[in-house]
Amino acid sequence: MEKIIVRGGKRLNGTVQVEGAKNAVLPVIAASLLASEGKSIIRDVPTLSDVYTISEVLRHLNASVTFQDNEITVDASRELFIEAPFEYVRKMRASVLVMGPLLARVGKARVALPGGCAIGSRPIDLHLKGFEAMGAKVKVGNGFIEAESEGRLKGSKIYLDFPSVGATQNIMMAATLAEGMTIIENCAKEPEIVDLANFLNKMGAIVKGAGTGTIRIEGVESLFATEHTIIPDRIEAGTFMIAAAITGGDVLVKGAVPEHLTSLVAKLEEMGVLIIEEPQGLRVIGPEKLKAVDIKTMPHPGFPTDMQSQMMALLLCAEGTGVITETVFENRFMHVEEFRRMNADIKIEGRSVIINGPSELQGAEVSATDLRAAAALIIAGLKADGYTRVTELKHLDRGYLNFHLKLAGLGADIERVNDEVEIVDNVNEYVSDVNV
Ligand SMILES: CC(=O)N[C@H]1[C@@H](OP(=O)(O)OP(=O)(O)OC[C@H]2O[C@@H](n3ccc(=O)[nH]c3=O)[C@H](O)[C@@H]2O)O[C@H](CO)[C@@H](O)[C@@H]1O
Ligand SMILES: C=C(OP(=O)(O)O)C(=O)O
Repeated sequence: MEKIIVRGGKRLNGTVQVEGAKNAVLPVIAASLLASEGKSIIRDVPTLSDVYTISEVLRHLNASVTFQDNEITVDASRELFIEAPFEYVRKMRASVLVMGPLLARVGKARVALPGGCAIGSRPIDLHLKGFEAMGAKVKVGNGFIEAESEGRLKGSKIYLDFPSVGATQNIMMAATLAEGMTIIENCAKEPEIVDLANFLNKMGAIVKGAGTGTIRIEGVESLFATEHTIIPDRIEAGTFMIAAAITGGDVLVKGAVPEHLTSLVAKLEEMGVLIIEEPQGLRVIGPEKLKAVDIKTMPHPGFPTDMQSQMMALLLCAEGTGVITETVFENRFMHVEEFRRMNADIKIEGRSVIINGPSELQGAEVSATDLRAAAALIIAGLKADGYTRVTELKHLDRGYLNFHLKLAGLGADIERVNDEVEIVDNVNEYVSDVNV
């Protein structure tokens, strides 16, 4: 079994470069299906397992996809197939993002129902309501969602009950080729929405208002391939900022965009972390003592749910009581039990977690319950006494490229091994550690 082993106690120091954003590149790759001519070239693509999965989905839909040196080329000019099977959707929920482009271009899409996951039930009713408002007939049965439109979709006014990122993206993509104007109200405002809108506009779409609560899309007859560079990953940047802070380190996070990180920067500053804007990114200097704060996750520009578990790791090491309230996903606290294994003083009360810090964190065997929990456990391990072993790295690999190598580059005592290698290579260390 693969695991990351980290020994706590090292201060991080140096420079780390963030990759292109996973949550921006997935919808952009899906959107490249909308181009009926040419080859789209997408740059700064992180080589993550999710990117391979979405590329496989596109190939399955008859697009040709090549991936080399952080650059993806998509040729979707052939006739497209319409089905995204369960094997892909199961691996990665963002596979449902091909639905909007398929419906717009082919008038039909068949996508396996995603089902629940470790962070919540995650329905896609808002995506489907949007498609229906544009005239599509939607049927759910036998584990699939089928959507079909007679002729072109019709522009419509759509109000989202919640500013869902995925629903905003899917509806936005569907609307680019619809007849007339679509207005999405109470839409998501995340930077990844703006990146997708920029890509669509370069393809010949007319999308206005991305980044605000109302997006207007004027449908056009067809779209063409284009070139695009993905925005830096604000969640990866934020993760390294917290890693620097927890160790009392001094790290320049290259590629961190301050405007994408305002809520995190505000909370870190409240905790006593020094953050300096530099031309290349954000420099983060951790204090001797961190102060506890309260956090409530919210849609952008609120505090991102994707930073919640990493922030929890930091609060474990802060003085005082901090409360984290999760309002975006109903079940994103699976990592709490794992933190307890590391001696955290932490309890769940409804949708909140109460953290009495600072905990004397101890190294332990822990299991990553989702992508961000994986990073959070490793971050806690940077501060814990002794060795922390984190398993279920498939979650980490969905969203972080070379995470342990980047941390090692900053001075962390960390390695990635599989069981056999660990026993053969580190037999003395391993045995002595087990006996502690
Ligand atoms: C690939 C990607 O970009 N993933 C991000 C995206 O996920 P994703 O797009 O799935 O997240 P959403 O914004 O859609 O979901 C937010 C909330 O809305 C609910 N909901 C959503 C759609 C719907 O039709 N009905 C409904 O009830 C969800 O169950 C959840 O409770 O935004 C989330 C919220 O910032 C992030 O945590 C994910 O990292
Ligand atoms: C929850 C996340 O991703 P996804 O929506 O792909 O599961 C995430 O990036 O933290």
